[in-house]
Amino acid sequence: MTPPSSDAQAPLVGILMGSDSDFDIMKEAAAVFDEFGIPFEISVISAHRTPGDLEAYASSAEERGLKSIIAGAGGAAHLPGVTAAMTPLPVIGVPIYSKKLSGQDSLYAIVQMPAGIPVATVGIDNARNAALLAVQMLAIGDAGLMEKLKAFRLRLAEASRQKTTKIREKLRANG
Ligand SMILES: Nc1c(C(=O)O)ncn1[C@@H]1O[C@H](COP(=O)(O)O)[C@@H](O)[C@H]1O
Repeated sequence: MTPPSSDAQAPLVGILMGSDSDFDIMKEAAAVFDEFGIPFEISVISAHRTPGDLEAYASSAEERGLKSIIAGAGGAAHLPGVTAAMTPLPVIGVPIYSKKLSGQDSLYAIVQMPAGIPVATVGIDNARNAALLAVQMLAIGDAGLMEKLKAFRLRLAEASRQKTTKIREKLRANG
């Protein structure tokens, strides 16, 4: 059985994905944690292909100091739900786009959890939002991180306002 793969000392968040084919999407979550200076670990573990590894990972996550887990999977996306079943930590699921059913299979598999074992579910392929939600959870108990989040929101708002300026300029340029 493969032990959990840590790439940071004392990681606070775990990023899981069902296969390396999910990496192009899930690396967006890693980018957010880098942006906010949050230590994380990232692993490929599958509820279907490596169920024993998932049990070892999820059942030890809390005592290893993780505060939440982000799990991305496509198709019969059981990874987030099974992870949530084996840890009391909050689990955020990322439905990965699948060609056959356009990611709707992934979304429905993740979002429709039975009462008692929730998985917070973001939009299809929206690993960035999953990570931002994890940052918001961490910020509840970390004043410095909360300030970073507020500054991030201010930058986001400013970028949005700039869009008004841009479309008005475009209109003027088009006569
Ligand atoms: N949904 C799951 C699980 C799981 O839920 O345990 N394990 C792998 N997968 C998904 O299978 C898709 C295709 O995987 P491959 O590219 O390896 O064939 C991926 O999107 C992965 O998340």
